[in-house]
Formats: sequence, structure tokens, C-alpha cells
Amino acid sequence: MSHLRYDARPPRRLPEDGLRPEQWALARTLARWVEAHGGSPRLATLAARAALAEQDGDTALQLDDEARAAVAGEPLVGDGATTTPFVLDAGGRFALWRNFAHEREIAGLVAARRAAAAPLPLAAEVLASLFPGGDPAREGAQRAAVDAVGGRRLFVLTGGPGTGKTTTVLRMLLRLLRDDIAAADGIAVAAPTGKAAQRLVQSLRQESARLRDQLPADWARLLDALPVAEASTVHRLLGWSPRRGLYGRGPDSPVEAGVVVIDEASMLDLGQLRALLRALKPTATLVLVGDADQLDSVGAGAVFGDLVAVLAAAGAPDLVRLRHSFRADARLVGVNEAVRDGDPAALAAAIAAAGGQAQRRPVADPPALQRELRAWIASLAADGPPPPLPAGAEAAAHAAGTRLRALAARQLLCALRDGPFGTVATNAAIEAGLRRHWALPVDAGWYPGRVVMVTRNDYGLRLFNGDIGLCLADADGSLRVWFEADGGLRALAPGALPAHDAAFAITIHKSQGSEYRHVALLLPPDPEHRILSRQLLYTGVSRARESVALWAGDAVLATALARPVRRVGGLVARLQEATPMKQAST
Ligand SMILES: Nc1ncnc2c1ncn2[C@@H]1O[C@H](COP(=O)(O)OP(=O)(O)OP(=O)(O)O)[C@@H](O)[C@H]1O
Repeated sequence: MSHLRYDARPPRRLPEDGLRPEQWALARTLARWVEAHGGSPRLATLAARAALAEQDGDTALQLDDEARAAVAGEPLVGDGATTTPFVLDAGGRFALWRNFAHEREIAGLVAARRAAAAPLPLAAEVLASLFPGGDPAREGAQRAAVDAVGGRRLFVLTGGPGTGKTTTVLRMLLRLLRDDIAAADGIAVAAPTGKAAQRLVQSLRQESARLRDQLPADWARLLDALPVAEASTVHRLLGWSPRRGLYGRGPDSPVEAGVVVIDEASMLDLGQLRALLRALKPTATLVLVGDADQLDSVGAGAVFGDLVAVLAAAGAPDLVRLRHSFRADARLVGVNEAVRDGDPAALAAAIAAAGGQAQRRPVADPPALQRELRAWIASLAADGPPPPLPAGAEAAAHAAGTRLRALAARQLLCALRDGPFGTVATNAAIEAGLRRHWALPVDAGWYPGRVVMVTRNDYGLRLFNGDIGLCLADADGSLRVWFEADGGLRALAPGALPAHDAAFAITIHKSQGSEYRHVALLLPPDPEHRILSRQLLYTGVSRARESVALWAGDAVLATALARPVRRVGGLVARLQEATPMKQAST
């Protein structure tokens, strides 16, 4: 979705969610480099546009016939057979060499893993015993996934919220342990962000406790071997060194695991998937789990969506899509599905059928936003500021953990960061409102109940972009900010925190991998805003477990529903070239 046009100068006013000056500088530098190396002005413009489009997530530009013909013969442009600064592929996609090479390498590694599959079906009675007392009609796809993962080197599981992805992963791991494939070399589970990794391990832990009571006794030993104790980020799994800007794990020192599960795989970008595939032992089983309908990664590429699309189109047996939602409260299922399908009539019907658990608020201007915010602030403030923690380290940590987890009760999500409808302004309004309700000094920077989100990784403190902290008073009244991150509870003095923002409102992008009981979703008032997309709306709506309020005008909602965004890139084509898609069938 590249809307950006290269210009010799930056625009006078930058789009509020858009480019930073250095991004224009990069595009300009590339254009100058092209002209200095004998490229035509047309090629220089395309190169700059490709660099800008990458900031939008596209790994290539789709050229029309005229543009293709204009640059095809230039020496700086090749077809991928030899290394050239730019590649124009047979489909008319124009890419920087790095993106083309990464896509081709990923496609080759995916093809190799798929070709090495030696499918190992599971005896029907063993499969049935893993789903005690269940409804075979509703869980057919889950069973199919547990059956199909045996003997694979790559397996992809996709499904919407509550379709049982984690439940299925747990059973997959049990069967792989039983096959003895995983047991030999260990299991690693990870997710792109710390928060998502933590949620994955929590779900695995809960589900394995539940299964322990249900499964025949001979599974107990295998349940003990499940990796339910530790969550890792993909960065940590791959030995990312921030100092060197490199991954420590690679073909020469692979990840020591026989099975690697990556949850929230839609958040992986091109570079991360490449690093992951390069870092696994050829014999390891990689299971990618996610929701292909969500927003693509922050970085360039749409690798999970592309992989799912290619495997689905080929009817490949190493992809399973879960469709049935098992959530106890099913009233939001229709809302999620209508948004996913971009169907306005179905959305209106689903909202009406949700009986107050889904609401529309026509927030189209700042006064309307202020009205909604007043009610939201009143509900946040209703219980008063949190009281001081009990004395004693253990009791304090226990109470702090409970309060941190209670933050998942409600969350305001915004499409934008900047402007009156963005997180910065709404956080300021919420904080001012809380100070009023709680009779705090107007200049109280820190106060019990303040919620913040870390915005930059701090490897020394082991706090990462996206980690949520809650300020609480100790028994003696001193303030500390509590985090449940990187495997445990920790508290820091407010002054010791890395870069952070208030987090009473966070962007939809930052909410990926989290869930809340009640969600309010604020979209920008301008129906033409380029950030609006179906995936953005779906990602926001699907964060809610119990209720969702859409703060958006009619036209804005209509635009978002009608705009499925497909990133431009060559990965689908490379995957199709590299893999005769049916070869890995049983
Ligand atoms: N086959 C099943 N039979 C009964 N309940 C199920 C089944 N599969 C999943 N569930 C229940 O549905 C709920 C959601 O399951 P799970 O957490 O595995 O889904 P998920 O797709 O990982 O969800 P999320 O979107 O929260 O990541 C859980 O309460 C789980 O116990």
C-alpha cells in the first residue's frame, strides 16, 4: 500500500502517523546514489519510492508495463540471477536487492523444510485420548492439526481469537513428545514480544493443569516435560545482540531445540523470519501459530499472511485453519467475523445481536470524544487510587501481581498516536481526569495507579518495548513501578525507567498479542485517513473478550471495513516458485 511519492524535498507538513525526516533523507540519498552510478532519473525515483514504501511495510513496488519497460534494461537492475542493486521480477515487482534476496532465501528454506517432511499419522485412539470428552464435530480441525504435525519440519496453524490455538499447540507438543521427536532435543516456545510470550506460557500452564486432570495417567510424564515455565522472545531465542546488531544463532550455532513454537507469528517481519529459519536445525520442527487476518508486522513484509495464503491456495496438509470459537462468551464472535470479512450489514446485525456487549459510539469530533472519555475516566477512577501495598516483599509482590493482571480488565485502543484522536492526547486527558477524580496535585507526575508502557528496549534492565508497568505505593508510601516481564515480577523507582509513555490508551499496533475484557476502540475522525484498514479494525476488535465499544463515525467504519490492505512484496511469488506446493502431502 504505497501511497508515498518521492519528492526531492520533504513535504512541509509531515503526515501525523507518517515519515520522519531521516526517512526522506534515506530515500533522497538512495536516489542520488543511483544517479551517481549511471542510473536514469526514472530509476532514481523508483529506488527512492521503494525505500519509502519499505517504511510502509512493502518489500517491493508493483510497476505498470510502461515503468517496467523504462527501467528493465538498466545495468543497476537485474532479474535476480546475478546480484544487482535492484531486481525487477517477472511479475513486475521492483525491489531493493536485500528484500528480494531475503524473500528468495526464506522461500528456499521453507521449501527445504517442507520437502523433508515424513508425515507420521497418529493412531486414532491416541488422538481421541488427547481430546477427552470433547465434541469431535467442533474440534475436527484441532484434531487434524495434532495429527498432521507429526514428522513435519514446518507446520502452520492459524485461527481467530478463542479458536483453541494454544490448546491445540499443547496437544501437538504432547504428541511430539510421545513420538519422542521433541524429547530428544527439547522444546522452545517464543513470541515476537515479551508480552505475547508471557501470555503464551500462562495459557500453556493453565491448559496443561486442566489436561492433567482429564488425560489418562500415562500422559503425566509427558505433561511434566512441557515447557510451561519460561517465555522467550524471538529475539532472545535467536541470541540477538543489540550491541553488534546481529543474531548469535545461525547455521553454525543453531537453536538447541527439536521443536520450536512461535506464537503471534503475524508479528514476524521479513528479517525475523529469515533469521529464524536460518537458526533452526534442519531436523527441528518449526510450528508457526497466529491469526493471519490481523495486522501485519511493524517491520516490512507480511510473511505469516503470505505463507498462509500460499499454503491455503495449494490445499497443503501442513497448514490448518481453526474456525470454531470456543470462548465461553461467544457474543463477540459474530462481530469479529463480520469485521474480518469486511461486511457492514453483518457487522450491524452482529452488534445488534450482541446485546450491549458490542456498541457503536459515533465519535466524529473532539467534543464527542470528550464526552466518551468522561464516562471512560469515571469508570477507571471509580474504585479510587490503589491503596499502598502490604508490608513485606512477598506480600507486596503478590498484591502487585494481582493488580497488574487486573489491568487487563479494560483498555482504550487508538488507531493513531498523534493528534487529538491519538494516544498522546487521550492519555493526557485521562491522566488529567484521574488527578481530578482522585484529588491529586495537578503536577503529580507519578501517582499510585499510573500505567505506563516501555517504548524502547533496555537490555540492561530487561525491559522491552511494549512492557506494561503499574505505579504503586509501598507500605511506607514510596512509589515504585511494577512490571511482570521476562519471567517475573519486578519493581523499579520511577526515575530508573527506560523511555516510556502513559498507557491508559495504547495504539492498536501495540495491543497485538494482548487481550482485555472490555475494549474501547477509537478511530480517527477523517474517513480518508490512510491508517484505516480492515486488518486494523479486526486487530482492535479481536482484543476484546467480553465487550467492545467502537468509537467511530459511520463513514470511518465503512472505509475501514472496505479497505483490506495487502502489502506489496515478492514472497508469495518466491514461495510458489520454490515449492511445488503439494509435494509434502501425505
Ligand atoms: N476443543 C475444545 N473443547 C473445549 N474447549 C476448548 C477447546 N479448544 C479450546 N477450548 C477453550 O477455548 C478457550 C480458548 O482457547 P485457546 O486459549 O487455546 O485459544 P486461542 O486461539 O489460543 O485463543 P487466543 O485468541 O486467546 O490466543 C479456552 O478457554 C479453551 O479452554
